[in-house]
Amino acid sequence: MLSVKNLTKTFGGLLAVNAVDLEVPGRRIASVIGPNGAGKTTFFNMVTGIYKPDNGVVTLDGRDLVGLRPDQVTAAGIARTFQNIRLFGAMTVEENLLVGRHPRMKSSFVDALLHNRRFHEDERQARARGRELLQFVGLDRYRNEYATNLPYGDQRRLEIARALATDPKLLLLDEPAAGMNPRETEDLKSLIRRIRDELGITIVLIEHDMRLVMTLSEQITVLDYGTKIAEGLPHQVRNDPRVMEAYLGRGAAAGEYGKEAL
Ligand SMILES: Nc1ncnc2c1ncn2[C@@H]1O[C@H](COP(=O)(O)OP(=O)(O)OP(=O)(O)O)[C@@H](O)[C@H]1O
Repeated sequence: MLSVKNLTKTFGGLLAVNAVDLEVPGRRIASVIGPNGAGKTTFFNMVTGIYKPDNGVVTLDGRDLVGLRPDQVTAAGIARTFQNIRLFGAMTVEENLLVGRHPRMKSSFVDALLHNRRFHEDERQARARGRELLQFVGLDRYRNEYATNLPYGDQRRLEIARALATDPKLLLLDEPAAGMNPRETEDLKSLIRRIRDELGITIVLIEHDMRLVMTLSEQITVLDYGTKIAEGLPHQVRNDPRVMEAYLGRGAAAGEYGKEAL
């Protein structure tokens, strides 16, 4: 489904992502991991049209995505969440979902101004889909609450629901468990599985929580200094000497990513 070849990005003299290949078949849960600064977010930013790659090819179901704007990438079927929560805090939970739905709405600006039948039908459908998604992620009871008033873990779920409102084929999650307590992380894990199992959406996540990565992923790609150093099933990656060195060879990282965690 997602095919990335030779993807490369430099910032000044720094090779942030260096000729990375990645193939993710449909309905798979894949992870991209690596120490801080390894190039993971830059990689996502190129796949989603935020950065233009210096080199390389990105296709989704055979369609070339390089050069498309982020909104065009969304329309092509890729949704994402960000490392830092990017909700509209002063909007309600439902309104945040409607914003997510916007790329799939058919009515034009003029339809909206005129409040004509097409606009009302579009809005009705968007609200109905939003309700379904809020139920799916377990936030329906907060529908009319301001997003900013939700507990942290629920704000993260709302971001995921908003991404799902764009009807993606592929969902990219950038550190979805960051800042979550163990209970919230467990809930997140089952939500991600349900998104794949029940909605049929392919998932690629960037994550530092190794327990989550190792128990959830069916494919793991490891980046270090912008280069892919390993790829495979969790047990293969965990036992790869290059991966251990990338994590454990750096004093400060050893505590956070100790061998037990890997
Ligand atoms: N816009 C930018 N301009 C210059 N350098 C950048 C830019 N974005 C990222 N970098 C650099 O590119 C490298 C890769 O950064 P990136 O954020 O992709 O890493 P990461 O693996 O996502 O790290 P983390 O796990 O800390 O989020 C880093 O050295 C970073 O400083």
